Amino acid sequence: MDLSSMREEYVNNGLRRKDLDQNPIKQFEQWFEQAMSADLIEANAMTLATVGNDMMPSVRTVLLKFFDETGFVFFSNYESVKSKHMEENSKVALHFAWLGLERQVKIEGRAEKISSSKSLKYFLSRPKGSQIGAWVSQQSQVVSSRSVLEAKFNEIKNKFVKGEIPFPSFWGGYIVKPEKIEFWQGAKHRLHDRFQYTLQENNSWQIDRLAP
Ligand SMILES: Cc1cc2nc3c(=O)[nH]c(=O)nc-3n(C[C@H](O)[C@H](O)[C@H](O)COP(=O)(O)O)c2cc1C
Repeated sequence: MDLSSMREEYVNNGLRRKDLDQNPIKQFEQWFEQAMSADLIEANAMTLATVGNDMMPSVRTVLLKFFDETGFVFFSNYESVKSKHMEENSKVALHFAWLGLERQVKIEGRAEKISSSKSLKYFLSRPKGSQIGAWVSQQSQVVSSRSVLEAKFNEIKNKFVKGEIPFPSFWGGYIVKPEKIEFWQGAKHRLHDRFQYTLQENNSWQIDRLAP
């Protein structure tokens, strides 16, 4: 299939240095709120890139559940491929493609597990079906059929028909502590605007405009 004629002209007004917040988390918050107001589908969906000892990059979508000055939090199975990678190499990248707004945000940093008490708090806030789902799925392992998963789901559901689903020790959150955050805004003639925030040793952020 030849896709060479597929192209979008970016029509938004671009991004100027004077409009940026000095704090990238505040800048992210502004853009995140705009992504939600624009009704983008799953604005909190982000691509997580990891590289394990085999040096082969791997990407997948995860959902951002919290963010603040300390970092960006998502939840997963601690025995999955991504988790193995992050144990071997804590350096990761996150990527948001908010294409309806002609924007992307790229974050590089280090991932670490959050405390089990914080993970538990979030686990308890999830619908029961999702709590059971965490138990059922040995994420990233080969499974012989869907019916195996469904049988296990029903087994756990029946076991805990009364009372709470226990918190699985192999499930929880990661926080990505950012070291670089780039905001990309599409502009005319492919002269897009890119601003990269880089964390300095004194914890301030240096802001550089990058060529598109
Ligand atoms: C929209 C969307 C949201 C997802 N959210 C999560 C998530 O928050 N946590 C998670 O572990 N997997 C999530 N997944 C599944 C992952 O993309 C991936 O398939 C799974 O985590 C296994 O990845 P791994 O084998 O690289 O560890 C999501 C997938 C999609 C498409």
